[in-house]
Amino acid sequence: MAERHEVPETGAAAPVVPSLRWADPPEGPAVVLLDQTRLPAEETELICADVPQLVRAIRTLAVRGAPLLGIAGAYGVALAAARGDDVPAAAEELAHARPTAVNLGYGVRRAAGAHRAASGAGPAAAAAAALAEARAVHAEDAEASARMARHGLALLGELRPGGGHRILTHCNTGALVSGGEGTALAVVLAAHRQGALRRLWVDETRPLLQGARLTAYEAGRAGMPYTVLADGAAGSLFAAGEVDAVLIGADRIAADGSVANKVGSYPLAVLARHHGVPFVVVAPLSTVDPATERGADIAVEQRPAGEVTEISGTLPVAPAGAPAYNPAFDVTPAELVTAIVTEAGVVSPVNRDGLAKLCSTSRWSTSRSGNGMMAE
Ligand SMILES: CSC[C@@H](O)[C@@H](O)C(=O)COP(=O)(O)O
Repeated sequence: MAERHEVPETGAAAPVVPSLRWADPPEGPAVVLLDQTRLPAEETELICADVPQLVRAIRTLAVRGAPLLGIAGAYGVALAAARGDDVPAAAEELAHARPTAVNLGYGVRRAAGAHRAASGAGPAAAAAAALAEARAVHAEDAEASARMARHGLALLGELRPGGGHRILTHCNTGALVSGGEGTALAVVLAAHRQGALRRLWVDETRPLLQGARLTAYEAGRAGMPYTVLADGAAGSLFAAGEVDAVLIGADRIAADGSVANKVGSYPLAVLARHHGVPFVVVAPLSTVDPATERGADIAVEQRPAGEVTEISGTLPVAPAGAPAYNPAFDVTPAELVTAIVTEAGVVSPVNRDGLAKLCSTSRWSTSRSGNGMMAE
């Protein structure tokens, strides 16, 4: 079941259809997603009425991006509870739908924990508790997003006091992946609103084109001056002195400050270091995973070859049957990251204590555990 909306030209940053919403009966219970595989051509709602449908949506990237995966995971648990399904089994299935973004397990664990804690009061009360927790995860992400935008804007001001920022970004980190305005793109949007953004360089982000399809869509709707480039063109852009800062999001930040993000982020960090350009990661504390000690320990999702050998699953760009290497993410070592912007402040990733301290002082720190998957 899907409802289709033409994409209007409104100049607003966020899509008309929210990236995710909860539907009560009679429409639901359901988790209703903006199907990101159909953007930018159309805003289509994808109605997930059970957990297997939601897991499929997560695996096919109809819903994607670390913070939104956490929110989706939490509502998925609420959905299982509202349907009277086996909640621990559903939670396991959701938490393992994709391996790299730690937020997914974080959101699942929060809602499952609330459900478990209220189970003595009966199934209806436990289901209500899971839904309330999912709503809290959603609202906290919106708040974190606003805080990251403020901290990130202040950092940009320090890096280049006169404004006029030319920022390169990779993948998609805006309202499409968040309860609020996103992570890195929320900072860019704040700079744009202040008149301080000279240009947003948008890496197309092969193979699934989250930059060209989604970031360009959000940037255009917000009226930002933006330009899409092929990922391989970034080097000549740095060489021409056209980049003042790189801003990206993250899927998991290990205790040693290494950052897993969309494949292609690490080469940008190397380029940025070579050209003396700040490389800044913007991510909520729910993306920091103190239980993963080193970057090398981060599980990097490997995706089907067809995503590389075909465009949009239809247009072949390699000989039939060509083998392909298709990791969804890469890991940037801490020493290449200038700063990590979180909702609690800005920290240098090589400062392990600083990162750990930010996590422990977070109001979320007590509900964190393990590698973000099911804990208890
Ligand atoms: C705020 S989103 C940060 C990351 O989740 C984002 O950059 C990214 O890599 C998303 O990957 P995706 O495979 O599209 O889910």
